[in-house]
Amino acid sequence: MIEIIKADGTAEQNYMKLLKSRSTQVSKTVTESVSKILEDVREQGDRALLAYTEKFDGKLPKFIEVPREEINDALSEADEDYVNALLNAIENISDFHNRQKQQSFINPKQNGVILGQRIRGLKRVGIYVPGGTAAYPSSVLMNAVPAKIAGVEEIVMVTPPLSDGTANPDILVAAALCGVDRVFLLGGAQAVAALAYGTESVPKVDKIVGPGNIYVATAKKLLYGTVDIDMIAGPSEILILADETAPASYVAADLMSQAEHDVLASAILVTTSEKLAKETVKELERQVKELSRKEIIERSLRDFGAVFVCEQVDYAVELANEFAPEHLEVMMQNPMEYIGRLDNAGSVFLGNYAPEPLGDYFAGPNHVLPTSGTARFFSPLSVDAFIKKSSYIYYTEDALREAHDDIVLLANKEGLTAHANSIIVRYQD
Ligand SMILES: NC(=O)c1ccc[n+]([C@@H]2O[C@H](COP(=O)([O-])OP(=O)(O)OC[C@H]3O[C@@H](n4cnc5c(N)ncnc54)[C@H](O)[C@@H]3O)[C@@H](O)[C@H]2O)c1
Ligand SMILES: N[C@H](CO)Cc1c[nH]c[nH+]1
Ligand SMILES: [Zn+2]
Repeated sequence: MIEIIKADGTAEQNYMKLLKSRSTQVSKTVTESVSKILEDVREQGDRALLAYTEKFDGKLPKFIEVPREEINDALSEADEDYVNALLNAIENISDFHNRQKQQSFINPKQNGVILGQRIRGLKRVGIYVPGGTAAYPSSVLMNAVPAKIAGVEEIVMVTPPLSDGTANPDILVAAALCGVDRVFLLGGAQAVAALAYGTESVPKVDKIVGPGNIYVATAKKLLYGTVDIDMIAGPSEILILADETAPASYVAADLMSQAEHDVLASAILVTTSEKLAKETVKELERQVKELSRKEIIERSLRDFGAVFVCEQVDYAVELANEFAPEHLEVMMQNPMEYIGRLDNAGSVFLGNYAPEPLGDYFAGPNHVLPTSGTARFFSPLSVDAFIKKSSYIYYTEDALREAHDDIVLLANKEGLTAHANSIIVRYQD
């Protein structure tokens, strides 16, 4: 089901190529079909939305936009324990994200100059909530809570309908609790296109955020520029860095927690212990039998799973940084020692009691995270994704006179005499 590979420099490079091909190979055909979907939605609006929804999601929904009464009904009929669990998660997510808030500032100088920066929430944001092979109410929370904290004026959510054309009530409950303004039963590339271009029913947004499968991630990538996006948050990934102190049953369980998301998900163990490597493989085989998404897990582990045995800890750390995984678990004897050395990961989970699903649902940090090695430069979804900044400048006549010569000189250096003139003209008699 998963191969044990001795890290020798070449094996892991080949494996990284395989992982990259996960997006590029798939992308060639996916990019073509996604491009066609985007074009059709741009040209035909709702007509294309309905046709693609029927093609990919099964039955046509009764409505594209979920009426407000249906959202309210879902909340009033919801199971109390479920609502309480969501509220507890919302509290943790809010507490974490509130700390990310940045303040506008004003900087008055002694010579009368006033400089400042104003921060405000984006006007209208589209959030994608996955719902293909599983529905993700937790992704409603992870998208909508930071958007609310940032002060976004209108949150428009898209999520695929269930196969009978109805809305998933668990998703609606999460949307109601988070104050999502509008919910559309649309999924995949067509939903992303609708948000980017706008259609008769779906309003055009300023930015699209949220995770999704390869079709969603490719659509966001292709539409960047027409609309802003947060990052590429595609099929899930986990890399576990572990030594001989890690319990194999925990390691196996955590690898499978991400493999179950998608046949394109990747799960990797990097360890200094050959014993742990062998025990983990046995545990995977034992535990998978009990799991409902066994087929997806087995395919994902077979195609994109690996166990690397490294002789040196330093090399294991280097490998983790090179992989730049979405999630990185550190199950080493002294996990805290590694924080400063792990530079490329969406989210780092430290110790034997910080399993990845703790972050998916509850702890507080965001679970919308960069994938496919993009953790080298992208960050987790945060309040920052939902704000806009403008700076402002006020100068007095005397202050500008003082700066006159420098500005004129700099403008002339660039050969931009009209720029220089705009300063000069103010001080001519
Ligand atoms: N990186 C992150 O932060 C993060 C977070 C949560 C989930 N995820 C990922 O989100 C994904 C969820 O995937 P999902 O499929 O369950 O739900 P999804 O909502 O992302 O995708 C379902 C949609 O895909 C479209 N689709 C399916 N087959 C298609 C085809 N052949 N051509 C064109 N479009 C097609 C359909 O329109 C469907 O509505 C998983 O890959 C999971 O790993 C990532
Ligand atoms: N692990 C996913 C991000 O890759 C997030 C998620 C939501 N629900 C369960 N898991
Ligand atoms: Zn998960």
